[in-house]
Amino acid sequence: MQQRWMSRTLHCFRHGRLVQLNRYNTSNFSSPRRLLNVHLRSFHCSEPRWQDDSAPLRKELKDAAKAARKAAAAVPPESPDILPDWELTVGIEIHAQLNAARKLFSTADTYPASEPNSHISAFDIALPGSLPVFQPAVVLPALRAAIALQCTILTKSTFDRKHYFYHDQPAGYQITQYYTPFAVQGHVVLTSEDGLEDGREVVVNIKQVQLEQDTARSQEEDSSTTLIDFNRCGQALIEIISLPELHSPREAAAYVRKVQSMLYAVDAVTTGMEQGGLRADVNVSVRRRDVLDGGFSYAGISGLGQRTEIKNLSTFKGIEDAIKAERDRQISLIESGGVVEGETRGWSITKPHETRRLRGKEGEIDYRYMPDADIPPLYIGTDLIGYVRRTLPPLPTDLTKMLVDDYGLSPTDARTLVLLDDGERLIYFQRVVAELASLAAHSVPQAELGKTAANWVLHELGSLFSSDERPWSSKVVPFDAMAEIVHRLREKQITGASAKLILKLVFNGDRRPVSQIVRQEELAFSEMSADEYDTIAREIVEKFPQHVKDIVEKGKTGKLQFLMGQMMRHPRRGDMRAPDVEKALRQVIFQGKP
Ligand SMILES: Nc1ncnc2c1ncn2[C@@H]1O[C@H](COP(=O)(O)OP(=O)(O)OP(=O)(O)O)[C@@H](O)[C@H]1O
Ligand SMILES: [Mg+2]
Ligand SMILES: [Mg+2]
Repeated sequence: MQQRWMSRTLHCFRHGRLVQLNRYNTSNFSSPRRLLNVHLRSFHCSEPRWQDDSAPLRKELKDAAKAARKAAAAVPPESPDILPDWELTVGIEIHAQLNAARKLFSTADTYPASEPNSHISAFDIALPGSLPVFQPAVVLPALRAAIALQCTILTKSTFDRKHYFYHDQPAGYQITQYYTPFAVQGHVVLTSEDGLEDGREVVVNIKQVQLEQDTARSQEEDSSTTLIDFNRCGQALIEIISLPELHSPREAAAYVRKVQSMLYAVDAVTTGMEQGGLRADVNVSVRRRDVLDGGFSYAGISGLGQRTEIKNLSTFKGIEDAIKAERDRQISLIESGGVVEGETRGWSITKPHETRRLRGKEGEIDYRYMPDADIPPLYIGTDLIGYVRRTLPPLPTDLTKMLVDDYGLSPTDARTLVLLDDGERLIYFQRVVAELASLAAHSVPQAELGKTAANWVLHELGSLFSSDERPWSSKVVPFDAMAEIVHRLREKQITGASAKLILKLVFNGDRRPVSQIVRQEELAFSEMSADEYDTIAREIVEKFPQHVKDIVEKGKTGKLQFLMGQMMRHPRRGDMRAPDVEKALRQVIFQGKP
């Protein structure tokens, strides 16, 4: 038989040294364990190069996003969400990394490690003789997820081997639940909370939720080399399989976003799409609206068109764009007399308007599913199910309602607060409100404090983080400092402008207590008289005669903003209110005339 050599060499890191797995002959793959016969050879490499790569990679991602935005801007108008003549159908498989300290079948640590290949046990890399040891710690987050998704929990589930040969899967098979998953028949309801028009509801049924192993992380080094980090290999995932019931790209993305926020809320996961903890495969088919049967069916839903699957999407926008691109590709193919082929396709942020073929039906692998003889069934007691159900943390929908009803927030602000920063912003907000209540001399309705605090936490502080492109951290402006700023503003001890100034100082690392900042920067508010405003306004007007001329003679009223800015730099800025500054300047400039 002619020998076929894999074109790539495999490398992995050990203790800061680059270790190369020799080229191997793919004909050896008939026995998965033969993969382990490869010879390990080490190279000198003073620094783990994976770590070195992190900075350029970030830059590359930024550049890629920039290029994608540019490309997107150059394309003709967006394809609409719903098409009049064609029905789109989407079914989604979501893979989420569970919040568990150990892997699914080994005691290896799952804590994110900066050093590749530092968190692996013999079983994770399929060393001969190693056996799976089920880690019960994965059950709790998995149950919380499935119960939040309204699933029926099966008290007995089993594990199967799904065979395929790829360098991210050292055993040659993935352990997953195929024949009997631990949870079935759930659902998620999308509403206006998820961006649907008011009154519209979409129910997305979930066929099953199954436990399975994650694969290793690989990174292309060059055309012949792939780097592999096995830290992720064997970590516990759940796969959430939806029925093919979504018909809009926007709603498909909203569904994944909602599932992610639910998983976060019940502590089933620690990272979402942003950090690679959640990935989605989207299955797409189309059918002419006047054709009732597209010839395909899935889990009792018939009449569907031929599906293609786009693997590994990791942003919500990516999901929406990839579905649209694939739908439009299938439609033009059918309209030009072609036939959609069952394929696995890929999508990239750099080309958001097209999907590309990875492999066709003929290239589809026969997974040769079989029960894993080394793993006994998983039995989950009804007492445990009941306990998890009773102690489940509130879901985003419940939190939004609480923020609207108890804290006086608008539904939009409430939703934003719930979704931001894995719930950290919400906890911070609640601390600010509690501190504000304790600072108040008399009892103030929580809704009143909540509204003001939300404005400062979401908008004022939020915009400082976003203009600095810094990720959220509750430590940058300690919650008690934030509460004191808002409290002094509410008590009219400082002006809005001073409050913003203090916030900015603290945000930029000023660690003086707020009271000290107020004192030392002379920001304590003592109401200025009209005469005092007038005197300072005259000083400013005299200093900038050209600006005044432009305003009076050329009607350039924009220059008034400049003069206001100048006036508010005066040492008595802490005593000025912006509307009074404008009034005083206008009076001096126009001498009482409008
Ligand atoms: N005709 C179709 N159009 C759109 N989606 C479909 C269609 N048929 C099936 N699907 C969706 O495809 C997904 C199939 O997932 P499932 O895990 O059962 O199989 P798979 O994709 O073959 O397996 P794997 O996990 O190996 O990718 C489901 O989310 C289902 O709703
Ligand atoms: Mg699947
Ligand atoms: Mg699939």
